[in-house]
Amino acid sequence: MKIIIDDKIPYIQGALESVAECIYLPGKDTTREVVADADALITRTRTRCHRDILEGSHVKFIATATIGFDHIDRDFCEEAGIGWTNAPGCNAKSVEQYVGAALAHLRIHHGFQLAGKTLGVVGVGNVGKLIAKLGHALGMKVLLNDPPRARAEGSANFVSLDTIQKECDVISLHTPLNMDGDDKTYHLADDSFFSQLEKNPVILNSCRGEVIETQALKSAISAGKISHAVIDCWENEPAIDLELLDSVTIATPHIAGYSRDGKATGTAMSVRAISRHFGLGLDDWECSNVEPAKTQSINIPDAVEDTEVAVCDALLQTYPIIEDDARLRANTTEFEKQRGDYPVRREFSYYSVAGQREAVDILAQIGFRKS
Ligand SMILES: NC(=O)c1ccc[n+]([C@@H]2O[C@H](COP(=O)([O-])OP(=O)(O)OC[C@H]3O[C@@H](n4cnc5c(N)ncnc54)[C@H](O)[C@@H]3O)[C@@H](O)[C@H]2O)c1
Ligand SMILES: O=C(O)[C@H](O)[C@H](O)COP(=O)(O)O
Repeated sequence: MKIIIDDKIPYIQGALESVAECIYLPGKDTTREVVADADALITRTRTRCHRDILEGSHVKFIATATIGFDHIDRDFCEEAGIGWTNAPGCNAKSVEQYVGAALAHLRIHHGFQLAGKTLGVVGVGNVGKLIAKLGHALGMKVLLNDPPRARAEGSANFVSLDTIQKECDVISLHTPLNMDGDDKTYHLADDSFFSQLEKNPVILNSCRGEVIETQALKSAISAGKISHAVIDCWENEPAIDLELLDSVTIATPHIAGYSRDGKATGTAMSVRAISRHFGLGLDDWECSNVEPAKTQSINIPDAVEDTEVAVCDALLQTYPIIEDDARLRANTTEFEKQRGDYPVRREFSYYSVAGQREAVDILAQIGFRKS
């Protein structure tokens, strides 16, 4: 059998060679000609798995080593009998670290107090649940908006988008990109959304760029409707809107999920899925070549005056988010290159904390180790 594999998926080389011919290619080069005689694809978001490349091919299964699957035309796959899977939750902790670092940056460099503020989480799945936990740990009041879950589970734990717009000081978006239907999220944040914000909130988008209408966000920023925007996901990546980039507080090149741990999990989930689908005997495959990482120790002095600042300092020690922002602003044409060459980032569980008890307890709630 033949498998086409995106060459930017780390740790996968050697995994499937004993059972298949493996061809490694840049996502954008996965063309109709290339996939014609392939049996399976292992992709990232940069391969549009649509009719134009898949129709008439041998492809029977697609595994994307990502959480998002909006690059896969699911209707066409069903019509053509092509199975597919994503890697649910693989990099959710990485996104939690991203949002934590963004909030910590706003606290330390822009004086944006966190405890007591209201955080709205829109989309409460694998990522959104962790963001809610993070908000609680930081002493925020947390409101959840997730209409599909509210319908399935009852509305008691959820609020309307209207309530989010009225009551939140921070709104973090974690929905899939749904182009249509009852739960459409395409341009969920449009002029009407921004016009109804009452508390000049911080807006974070680390889900999909198209969930926010770019022009509407730019207008909302210039009208002072929002206090800070933190944007990881953009419309029309990699050709992002440079006016928007200039007006946001933190700008990053779609790397919220790019921890080494998240990448390794996505890779392993994809290999196992291909194995299960074709019966290849690799159902328990693990990445064996992830860079070894020693637990890093963070010490918080007992005499620390402001616990919130100490917690935020610790969050930024695990991930100095502004370095990603600076790199993108310095070279906006390298959006994809910066993603491809992304530096090693490890999640909270690689950090142990000791010292001032309250800060240590807060950090332990979000996955730091207590030492
Ligand atoms: N920036 C990154 O690097 C990065 C990394 C990981 C995930 N993501 C993206 O983040 C998003 C969330 O990922 P996840 O793993 O939590 O997905 P998930 O499927 O686990 O959760 C999504 C949640 O959104 C809810 N939802 C659907 N439509 C909604 C609507 N109209 N309004 C409110 N909620 C709605 C769903 O019911 C679900 O609970 C996805 O778009 C994913 O592609 C981005
Ligand atoms: O959906 C996801 O998992 C994330 O958006 C992920 O970071 C996308 O990464 P890519 O496939 O573009 O490398």
